[in-house]
Amino acid sequence: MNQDELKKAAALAALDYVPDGAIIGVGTGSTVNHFIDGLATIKSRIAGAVSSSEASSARLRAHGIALLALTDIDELPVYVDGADEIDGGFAMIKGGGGALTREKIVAAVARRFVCICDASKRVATLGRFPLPVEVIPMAVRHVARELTALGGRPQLREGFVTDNGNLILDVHDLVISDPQALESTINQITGVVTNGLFARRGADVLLLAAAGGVERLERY
Ligand SMILES: O=C(CO)[C@H](O)[C@H](O)COP(=O)(O)O
Repeated sequence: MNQDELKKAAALAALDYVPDGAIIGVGTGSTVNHFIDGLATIKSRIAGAVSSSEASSARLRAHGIALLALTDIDELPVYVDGADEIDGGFAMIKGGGGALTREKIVAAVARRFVCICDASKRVATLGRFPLPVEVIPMAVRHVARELTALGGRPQLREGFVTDNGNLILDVHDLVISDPQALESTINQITGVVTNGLFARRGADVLLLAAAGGVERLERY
């Protein structure tokens, strides 16, 4: 199986975690696109979806899946999303697609975070994938200096604007020995909207696809 086939296998396994009649939180990315396509096959038994990006909203809409606003909802039973890296404690780096802020907001409202990945995303220590940080445009040089002081090498994602009208700094070479602490530290830099460490609210279930099948792992 190639990587895209593995992503699809993980994504379709997540359909087992969709309760009847529920509103589902939906992430962003190529793995989630397979999940949305799968969700379309069972759309008659869900109430709709809350989306984390304009791209996922467009795909949900194209399938005729009802879109609901998070402002109208107090709780979601499940949020399904991919990751760029996930460690043994189910902390993740996300935001390769630049949707990290809305992803973190929708995930915060969900009782259960189901992470769908191909096996290449599993790592012992986070940080080989550059950490995305969403930044208010006027603060970009200030935030870049602060990230450099933390030991990182920030690079502006050229030609990219987030759904919120902000910029992304991709930060290379960070040593992420304590993901929760670093998540908080970076979020405290003035001008940062949020960063792609999902450690304080990590995944609850990991569906990890490899050649031998999809492994279903639950956080202790
Ligand atoms: O965080 C994300 C988007 O902001 C994605 O979940 C992450 O980048 C993984 O993407 P893909 O499923 O395409 O490998």
